[in-house]
Parts: sequence; C-alpha cells; structure tokens
Amino acid sequence: MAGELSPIDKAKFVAAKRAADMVEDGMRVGLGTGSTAAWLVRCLGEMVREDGLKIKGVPTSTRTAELAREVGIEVISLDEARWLDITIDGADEFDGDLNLIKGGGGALLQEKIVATASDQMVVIADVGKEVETLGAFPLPVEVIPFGWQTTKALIEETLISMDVLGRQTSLRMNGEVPFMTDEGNHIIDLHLSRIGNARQLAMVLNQMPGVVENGLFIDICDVVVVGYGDGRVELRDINAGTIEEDRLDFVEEDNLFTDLMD
Ligand SMILES: O=C(CO)[C@H](O)[C@H](O)COP(=O)(O)O
Repeated sequence: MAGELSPIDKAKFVAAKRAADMVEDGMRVGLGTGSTAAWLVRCLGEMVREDGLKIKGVPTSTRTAELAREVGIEVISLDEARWLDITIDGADEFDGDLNLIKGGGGALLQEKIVATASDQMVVIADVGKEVETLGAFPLPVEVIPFGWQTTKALIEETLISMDVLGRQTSLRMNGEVPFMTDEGNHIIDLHLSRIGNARQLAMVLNQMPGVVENGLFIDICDVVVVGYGDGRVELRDINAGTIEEDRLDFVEEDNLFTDLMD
C-alpha cells in the first residue's frame, strides 16, 4: 500500500510528479535513468494514456527505454530527435549552483549527451541529494575497457598532482565481473569526499586517454525539483534565481501512486 513507502520514495515521487507537469503536448523529452527518473516515466506514461499527452521520449538507457515503451510513451533515438525541449533526470548530488554528480546508475554518458542536447535540463531529487560541496558520493568516470588499469593508475596520479582529497578509486563491479555500461565501457568510481574545484576536475578527467566521460555535470542543469517526504516540492531555477514552493498530496489523491503501490 502507499502508506508503506519510505519518506525518500515519497520525496522522489512528488519531485517526479511536479516535473511531469512541465512537459507539454508535442515536446521531445529526454528521459533520465534511476529510481527517481522511473517515477517520472510512469507519471508521463499515465498522462499519455489518460490525458492523451503527445510526446516523443529519448531514453538515456536501455532500462528506461523498456519502461517508457511499457507505459505507452513513444520512444525515438536522439539522432531522430536531434534536439530536445526538455530532459528530466535524477542525480546523486546537487549543490547550490545546480552542479551535479551523476552516474550512480551507470548511465552518465548518455545522460550527459541527452541533457546537453536539450533546451532545459530539469533534475528531480529528494532533499537528501543536496550538498554544500560535491564529492561525498563517489564520482563515476566511464572508461573504455582497453587498458582500464592503466587509465585507473593515471587518474590516481592526476588526483595526487591536483592535491584532491581522498584519492581512492575502484572499478565498479556487477557481482564477479566488471560493470558494463550500455556503451560497453567500465566505470571507475573516485572516492574523493569533497571536490574543491569541480569544473577543473571535470576538464582534466576528460582530457585523459581512455576516459570517455565523467559524472560531473557543470552548468548543464537549469532547474532542480526537490521533493520532501511530507509531499512538499521546491523548484530551484538557476536562470530565474527563484525558489518556488508547492505541495502535492500524493497519498490519497494520486491514482498512479496508489495503483502502483497496491
Ligand atoms: O545518474 C543516475 C544514473 O546514472 C541517476 O540519476 C542517479 O544515480 C540517481 O538515481 P536515483 O534516482 O535512483 O537515486
């Protein structure tokens, strides 16, 4: 039942539901990856089925593509869409400038390509993802499998030369085998605790041979919709410099929520 959901799940749900209201008929929509983004896809699916909303979705992972099709959203590729009106995605951390760490779900490469090809990137997150300084969440770096141990060592040396706190790195695993991204790459997680200069680190990492992309999203996100476990949502808009507050009643009144949880 709905009442059994944790406050974090409720927070994710209200953030997703509020962001779904930003999607209009005819839009090409980037669909993020992760548990919060999955709520968004379900909300949009309901709007397509029940309200006749007409959108085309560009998923950022095979997981999201499957879910989007399942709930009735028309799926197209980024190359078919070329440019998107909006991308809505989750995040692992966001700071006061709306810079992000993403890639906890391993989809950072497609997520960054899709978000960058959008008029607007909206992040949906529970309030626990808000940080003063990025870095407590391990920073994912996507690397090609060829020579990954050499790339890992190079990253460690660079972290030392940049005087970054906490220089441990680990290859992400999927059970006994290295985790594989949708593009057939591996992920090295950087355990840094605190990233002093995220902009510089993002640039340095991407210059290394073997590195495909890193999970720092700098100056990409426009709006964060922050969800709280009691149903409140806040919209933080970096361009307008505003914070809007709203409240959604998710337990009694939302059919999607109760249907899914029953
Ligand atoms: O970047 C991501 C996937 O690559 C996700 O957006 C991020 O990990 C947040 O996930 P969740 O919504 O499940 O907390």
